[in-house]
Amino acid sequence: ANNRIDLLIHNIGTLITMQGNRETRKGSEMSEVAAVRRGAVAIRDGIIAAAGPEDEVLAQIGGLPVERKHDAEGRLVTPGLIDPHTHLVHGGSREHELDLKLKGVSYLEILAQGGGILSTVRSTRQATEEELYSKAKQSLDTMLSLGVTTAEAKSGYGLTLEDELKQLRVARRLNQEHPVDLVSTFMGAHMVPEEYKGRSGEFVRLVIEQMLPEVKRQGLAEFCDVFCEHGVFSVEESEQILLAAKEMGFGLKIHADEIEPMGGAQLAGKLGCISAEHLIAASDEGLEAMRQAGVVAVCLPATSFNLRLKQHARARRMIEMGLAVALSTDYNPGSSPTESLQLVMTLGCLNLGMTPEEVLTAVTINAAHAIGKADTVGSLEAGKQADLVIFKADKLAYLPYHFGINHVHTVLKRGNMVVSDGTLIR
Ligand SMILES: O=C(O)CC1=NCN=C1
Ligand SMILES: [Zn+2]
Repeated sequence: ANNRIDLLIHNIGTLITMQGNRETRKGSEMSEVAAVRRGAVAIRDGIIAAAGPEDEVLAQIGGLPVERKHDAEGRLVTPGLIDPHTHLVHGGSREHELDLKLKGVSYLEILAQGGGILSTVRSTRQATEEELYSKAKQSLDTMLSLGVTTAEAKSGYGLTLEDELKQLRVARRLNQEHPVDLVSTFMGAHMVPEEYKGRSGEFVRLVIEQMLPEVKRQGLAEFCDVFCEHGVFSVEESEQILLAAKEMGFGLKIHADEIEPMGGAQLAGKLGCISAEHLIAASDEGLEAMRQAGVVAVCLPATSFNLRLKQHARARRMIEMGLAVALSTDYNPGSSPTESLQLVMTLGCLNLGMTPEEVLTAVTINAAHAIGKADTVGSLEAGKQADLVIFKADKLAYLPYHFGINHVHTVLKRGNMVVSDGTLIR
């Protein structure tokens, strides 16, 4: 009913609303975070009724009765953080690869030896749906305690129809049962499995003719993603798969130019992908093709940090060119075993050269656009979900500056307090 306010968050020292254009924040727009001193947020039925300067919010809600008030004690409040690229559902872990890495064995060499993704495929195939669920739930709890209220989760460790469906069912169940909203991406084209070694054409046909139609029929994923990389799927194979997915109504994503400049970024522009991921080796013409098509550039600085790469994604160049940049953990057991989007914010500043404002834009409104959810989350404004974080800080710059700890004080998800004073409320 419109005749009351359920919750009023007041005495917010700095309220970052991220209000403004409904489109992605491109280029210099990424610095416009619409910060407000002494702010307030009025919430009704899990939806924001008003957000902005406290006196304006109070004027907007007028004499409506306020059920509960929460004093933010002068702290910093931002939209709930959004992690637009994770391989959340998987079995096993790959700490044994740390020794190889320290001996100088590269990511692609480990993969070529049947390790890497393929070892996670073995663990995921062996794991029961229940085991996958409880492992992924733990990670989702960690993400929520770190301020993440919406995330994307890819399949891609099953590589058989049944095991891919198993992963996607786990993500769907988590989306239903866990406070964090999850968006699913089918990524059957993550790697050619051992049983199809040397027969990638046949595996591509399996993905197109068997997996995609069944995932669509069961409504188990909104997006389709492909690992376009040297020794994985070629640009031609990636195009074949993504075109088929597009015809079936999937949104498109592509792991592009992570290690070798394959032209994945150009393909992302050509196909009109909603986002392209990694982009460390992407060329200027690839980035320009993306810019023209409005493809969100998702940079993964924890991955290039963990792979000890000399190059990181050229986020400064992307912003200068006028692209919309998002950031993500790329959480997965091999190339980026971390759930910490706050650490990614620090690496966005220190390794990608982004400012704190650009980084916050990249993990809120631009991340929301990268998963097609910018109409419901990613900023604090009337009509959007009341997903917000109260941080133990009073300035935005403090978050990426002071790294390696969790700055979260309180998290609201759809107006419900799910983290209070740094503790997850079960
Ligand atoms: O290594 C993994 O398990 C995940 C990954 N896919 C593409 N790059 C990294
Ligand atoms: Zn990835």
